[in-house]
Amino acid sequence: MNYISTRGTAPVLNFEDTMLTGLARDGGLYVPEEVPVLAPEVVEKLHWEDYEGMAFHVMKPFIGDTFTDDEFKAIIARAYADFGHAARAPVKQLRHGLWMMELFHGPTLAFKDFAMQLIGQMFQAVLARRGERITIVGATSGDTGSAAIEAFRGLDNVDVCILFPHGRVSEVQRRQMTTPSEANVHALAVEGTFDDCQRHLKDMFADDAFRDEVRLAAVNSINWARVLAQVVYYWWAAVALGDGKRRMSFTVPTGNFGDIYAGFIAKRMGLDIERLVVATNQNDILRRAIMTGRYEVGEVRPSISPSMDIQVSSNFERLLFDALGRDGAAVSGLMNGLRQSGGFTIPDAAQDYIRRHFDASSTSEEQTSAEIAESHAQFGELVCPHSAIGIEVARAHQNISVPMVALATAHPAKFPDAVEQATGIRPPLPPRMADLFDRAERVTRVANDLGQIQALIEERRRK
Ligand SMILES: Cc1ncc(COP(=O)(O)O)c(C=O)c1O
Ligand SMILES: N[C@@H](CCOP(=O)(O)O)C(=O)O
Repeated sequence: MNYISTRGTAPVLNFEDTMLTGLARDGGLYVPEEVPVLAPEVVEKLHWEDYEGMAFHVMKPFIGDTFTDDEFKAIIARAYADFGHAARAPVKQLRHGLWMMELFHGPTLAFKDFAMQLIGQMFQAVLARRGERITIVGATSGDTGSAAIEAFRGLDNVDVCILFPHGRVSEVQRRQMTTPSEANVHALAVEGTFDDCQRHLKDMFADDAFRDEVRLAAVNSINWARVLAQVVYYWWAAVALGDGKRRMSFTVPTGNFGDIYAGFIAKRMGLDIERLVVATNQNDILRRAIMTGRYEVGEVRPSISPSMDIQVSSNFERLLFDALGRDGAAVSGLMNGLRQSGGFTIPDAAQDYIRRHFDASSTSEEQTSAEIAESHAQFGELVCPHSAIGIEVARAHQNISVPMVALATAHPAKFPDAVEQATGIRPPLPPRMADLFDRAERVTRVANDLGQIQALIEERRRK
C-alpha cells in the first residue's frame, strides 16, 4: 500500500515511512493511493472477533509489510491492554434508533487513546528496528497532548513536546500534560489558541533544516496512522448493531475532522454508512463550509467544549482532495487561498460530493449545557460537553429507519465544571488518576512565536 500527498508533489511513501514522516514535504497530508474494500469473507469473520481482532482485520490492508501478522497482533494487544472496559468501545442504546459509542475508556479518558496507544507501540517497534530517535511535536486543544504523553512517556529514543493554548484547556487536561515527571516529556503552554499551536507545528514541518535536525515526527491526526486506528471503531459499532451489513449513520463531535474522516474511510472500505454528521460547537467553520461552500476562518470563541475550539481543521484537506477528484494542484490552490486571505470557496462539484456523504449542525453553549442535563435526566448518562454536542445533533438528524450512533469522545470527569453546572453532579476521576490534583506540575510558558518555540524545543530535547 502506497501513500500520496494531498498536494501532489511529495514523494510516494509506504506505510512505515508515512507514519514516521507525518506531514508531507509539500505541506500536504498523506492518504492511501487507493482505499481497499474489505472482502465479504473478512466482513463475515468480524462478527466473531473482539476489538483487537477486528482492529487487525480492518487495518491490515493498509500497513503493507511494515509488520508481520504476529508482530501486528502483539502490537494491537499491547495497545488496548490498559483500557478500562472489556469491550474497549461499548455501544449503548439511548432510545429507539439512537446509540452512543463510548470512546473514553483508555488511559487518558478520551477517544485519542484508541489511536495514540496503538501508534505509540508502532513507533517503538519501528524505531527499535531502525535504531533511530525522534522528536515528536504535537499541537493540542487538550486531549491529543495528554494521550501522546501517556503513549510516549519514558522512552529513551523519543522526546515528546506538546504545545497547548495557555488557559484554554480544562484543569484535568492541563494536569494530565504537566504532571508526568519523565525527562522526555515537555509541556509548553503557548500564549495563543489551538490554531496558533497547529500553525506553528505545520511551519516547523515546512522548515526542512529544523525538521531534519530534530528528526521531527507528528502524532496529530495529520499523521495517517492516527486516522487509520480510528477507522476500526466504526466497523466495531456496525458489527455490534448489524453484523457490519446493516446501513447506519454516525454523528461525530468534530474539530480537526480526523475522527469523522476515519468514518468516511470506513465507508469507502465498504461499510454501509448513510450519513456522517459533523457536530460542532459555536466554532462552526465546518458547518458553514459544508452547508454554504465557503470555508472562512473567524475568531476562535472559547467554549465549554474546549477540545473543539478549532477553526483551521486540518483533515478537511483530505476530504477536499477526494472531493476535487484527487487533484493535488487544486488542493494547493485552495490552501494558498487560506494562507493568504483566510478562506476559500469550494468548487460546486466538490460541494456536491461532500454533501452526498456529510451533514453538519452546530450547537450553542446553552444547547450543549441543556443536552448534558437532558442526557442525564432521560438516559441516566453523565456525558462530557463534546459528547453532548454529538447527542444533541444526532437527535436532530435521526431518521428512524436507520440506526444513528453518536460518538462519545471524552469522559465527563475531564470537564467536571461543565457537567456539574448542567446536572449538579461532579463526576469523579476514575481511581487510576484519583491523585491527579496532588501531583506537582511542570510546564513552560512560551510566547506565541515560532522562533521561540523552536528554540525551546532545540534546548529541551535530549540529544
Ligand atoms: C473530546 C473531543 N471530542 C471531539 C474532538 C474532535 O475530534 P476531531 O478533531 O477528530 O474532529 C476532539 C479533538 O479533536 C476531542 O478532544
Ligand atoms: N481536539 C484535539 C485537537 C487536535 O486534534 P488531532 O486529532 O489532530 O490530534 C486535541 O484534543 O488536541
